[in-house]
Amino acid sequence: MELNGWQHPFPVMMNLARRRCLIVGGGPIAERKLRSLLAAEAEVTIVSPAFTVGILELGHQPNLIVKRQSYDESIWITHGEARFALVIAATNDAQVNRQIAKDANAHDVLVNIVDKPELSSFILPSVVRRGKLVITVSTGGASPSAARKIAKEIDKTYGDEYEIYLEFLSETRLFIQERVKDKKARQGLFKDMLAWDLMPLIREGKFEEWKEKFNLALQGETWMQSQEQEQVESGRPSWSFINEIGQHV
Ligand SMILES: C[C@@]1(CC(=O)O)C2=NC(=C\c3[nH]c(c(CCC(=O)O)c3CC(=O)O)Cc3[nH]c(c(CC(=O)O)c3CCC(=O)O)/C=C3\N/C(=C\2)[C@@H](CCC(=O)O)[C@]3(C)CC(=O)O)/[C@H]1CCC(=O)O
Ligand SMILES: NC(=O)c1ccc[n+]([C@@H]2O[C@H](COP(=O)([O-])OP(=O)(O)OC[C@H]3O[C@@H](n4cnc5c(N)ncnc54)[C@H](O)[C@@H]3O)[C@@H](O)[C@H]2O)c1
Repeated sequence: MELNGWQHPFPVMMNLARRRCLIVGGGPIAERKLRSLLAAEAEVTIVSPAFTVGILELGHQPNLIVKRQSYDESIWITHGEARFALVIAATNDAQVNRQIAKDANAHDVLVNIVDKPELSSFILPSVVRRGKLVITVSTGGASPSAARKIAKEIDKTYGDEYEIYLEFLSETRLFIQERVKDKKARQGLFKDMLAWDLMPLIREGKFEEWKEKFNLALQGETWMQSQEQEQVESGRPSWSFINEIGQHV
């Protein structure tokens, strides 16, 4: 049996910084969703007659509004000016959750109903983070615990070195984007970079030393001059030497 509307979900990464989001419910599930929204720097309003200790402890955060009340439609009016970017219904009352789904649809706002994926416009995946690297696993609601189990397997495979690696790739990519004007040459370099065998260096603690040398070579004046020379002579830029530096790890 297929879950209604979840045959082909659209995967997306969202920037929710400073976006107003609503969570209804104050139990452990609401707390889990609240923590991930706060980590994403969202502005959160949470509404419930009762809260976990964890939620109350987060209450002092400037980007969190805690409202001790049962859900009612007035919440949409209070925040009528600043529209909710998204809503999460995490109460233990299926009827209330269903009503929230209805109201969110009426206000044209994306909604996650924690006990009814078929009424949800989005669901949350299991997540493995290594700095800029974010790996998400979803089963489209078929088996949340399988999503979690698979994410745990990935968690074991991708160690902390990926955070350092991604940081390096990101910095070097920006450097190349600024200096290498030729699009094809740039794209070739981005591909070449992935073949550099950097992971053992990171694991063995030798990466910082190598990176220093790499950056010096990359920024060196002689290097820039020789490039200009090469460009003048061949009529088109050749940047293969960056790859050579990278390969000689
Ligand atoms: C991934 C994760 C993210 C997160 O919540 O942030 C997440 N559930 C997690 C764990 C988990 N959830 C449940 C168990 C108990 C075992 C079990 O029942 O299997 C465990 C396992 C555990 O806790 O170990 C019970 C459960 N979950 C849902 C229902 C209702 C239903 O299916 O009808 C019920 C039955 C409730 C009941 O009967 O009482 C529904 C949803 N749960 C989803 C996400 C969405 C689909 C994700 C997908 O499949 O892609 C969806 C549709 C909506 C949503 O919540 O967005 C998070 C792992 C976090 C992590 O990685 O640490
Ligand atoms: N999506 C998931 O990952 C997942 C996992 C486990 C359970 N669930 C489902 O999520 C629901 C919530 O789980 P929980 O463990 O946090 O439940 P819980 O019973 O601990 O908490 C429910 C919360 O909802 C609040 N609430 C009840 N009626 C309300 C109303 N009218 N307005 C506002 N708040 C109201 C309660 O005060 C309480 O804080 C459960 O029904 C369960 O079926 C979902």
